Amino acid sequence: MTTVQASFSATGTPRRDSAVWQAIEWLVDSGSFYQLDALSEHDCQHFGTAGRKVPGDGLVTGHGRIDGRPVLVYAHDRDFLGGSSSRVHAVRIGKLLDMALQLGLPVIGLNDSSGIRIHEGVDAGAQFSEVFHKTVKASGVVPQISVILGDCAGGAAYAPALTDFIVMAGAESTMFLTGPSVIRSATGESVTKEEIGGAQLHAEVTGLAHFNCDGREQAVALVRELLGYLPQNNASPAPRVDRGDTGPRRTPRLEQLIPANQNEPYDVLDVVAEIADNNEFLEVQAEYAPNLATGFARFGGRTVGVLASQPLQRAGCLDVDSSLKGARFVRLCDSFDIPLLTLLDVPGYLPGREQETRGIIGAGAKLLHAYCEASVPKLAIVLRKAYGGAYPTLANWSATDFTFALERAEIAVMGPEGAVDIIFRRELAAAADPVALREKLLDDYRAAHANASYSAKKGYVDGLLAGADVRNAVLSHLQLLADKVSGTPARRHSNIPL
Ligand SMILES: CC(=O)SCCNC(=O)CCNC(=O)[C@H](O)C(C)(C)COP(=O)(O)OP(=O)(O)OC[C@H]1O[C@@H](n2cnc3c(N)ncnc32)[C@H](O)[C@@H]1OP(=O)(O)O
Repeated sequence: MTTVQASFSATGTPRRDSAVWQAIEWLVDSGSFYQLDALSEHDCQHFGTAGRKVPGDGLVTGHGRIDGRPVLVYAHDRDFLGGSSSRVHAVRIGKLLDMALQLGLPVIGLNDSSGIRIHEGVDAGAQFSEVFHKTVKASGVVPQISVILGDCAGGAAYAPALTDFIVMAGAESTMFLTGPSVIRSATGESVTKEEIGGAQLHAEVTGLAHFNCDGREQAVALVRELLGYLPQNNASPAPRVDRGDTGPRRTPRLEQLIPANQNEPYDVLDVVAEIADNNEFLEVQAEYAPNLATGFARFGGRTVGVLASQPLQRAGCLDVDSSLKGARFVRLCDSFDIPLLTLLDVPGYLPGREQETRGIIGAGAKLLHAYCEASVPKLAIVLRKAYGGAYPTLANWSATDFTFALERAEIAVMGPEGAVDIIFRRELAAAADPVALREKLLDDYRAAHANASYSAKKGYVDGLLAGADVRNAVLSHLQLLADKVSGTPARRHSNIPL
């Protein structure tokens, strides 16, 4: 058996300690890696490259195992021509993607590339268009995970951007389309690579990075953890993981974790941890649009995709960024047959000029469309409140298999304050004591509309739950839905409002 083999420096010297091999060793089970096409080399004659060749041309491809499960891997060697992506790299990555589709295997890219190898010009560029095409063909069939271990530029940033997950290695990694020197020659602008593509930027602002880890080793380790939540392909179930907490368990702590006062913030991640197997939750895009938490938990040993309003951020309102984040996450879970659990504590859409002019209608429609179209089992629980259009967007009642609410939750078409100010505008203006009248009207509105029992009586929610019963309700309804079959009339696909 071939174990991890030596890489070669530009002078052809074997280097077992190179960054690329170190990353592969971190990634796969010890001794499980088989290298493919180890002797491939470029055929470029331009700009002195004819004399600069190394076996493998600065790209390692092969297959290995992660927790015993086979995976396909490619990894750039940053030490040869900046890890730049040559035509033969594209041919070999294309070969891996073909294999992934034939064998139903996840593909993991350890990216550390300064982009299309400029010496080769259009030869490398044209071949990479095939990689993009094949990446899209494999999307939704096998999980594709990109780890960014250094600088990833141009074409080397596009391939990861098409995959399911991007894991960045903190200060050691960047992603941008054109590097600082190209920008300087094109526009005269002077920028640093961190300013245009640092990991923190992509984690927090662009949302491109699903995970921002503390260095290369941690980034690679995260892939092993992430893969544990994912199936090998869209026709296989995600692995069942039993770490001694897969059975029913009461969750009375929820009554303390969720304050009765509608305006008091709390961390919904504590709620997710309380109800999930072994209190574990892997948050995805934690720093981007944190007002909606997304991530993976397990219930009864099975992976579940969780979307949860986060009252600690923007009071848990839905906005443009969180709608897009949620839509993408829903479609990812639906691709890989991962059930969805939505935990709502949402005061509505974030109001204001900034959100309206940024296109909150369209962004919300994307989430609404994605959620309604998803055919996996869908559960929703209103933890404390669900107001306005954000409720049918986050967990559309009609498209959800089961909707529950905690007993003291409020469900209303808009918050009582906004509703009373509109309905009773004239009465309030004319009142001798408008403050007292408003308080009374608020109580009346809450009693009439803003409570979960109204929705339960009308059948809009399937039942009211005590906090202590939330985990058990999730477990038993996911079990009931395990063999859910849902049909859609024949069509090429829906027309998601992109
Ligand atoms: C569609 C496309 O992809 S076009 C390409 C777009 N790519 C870019 O704009 C990025 C261009 N490269 C850069 O900006 C910088 O190389 C960075 C920021 C990625 C890295 O900077 P540094 O760490 O300082 O590395 P440096 O610039 O010295 O590059 C290392 C080596 O890789 C080479 N190299 C860098 N980028 C490329 C490239 N795209 N193609 C071929 N060789 C490259 C450099 O010439 C250098 O070679 P050398 O060892 O012979 O000196």
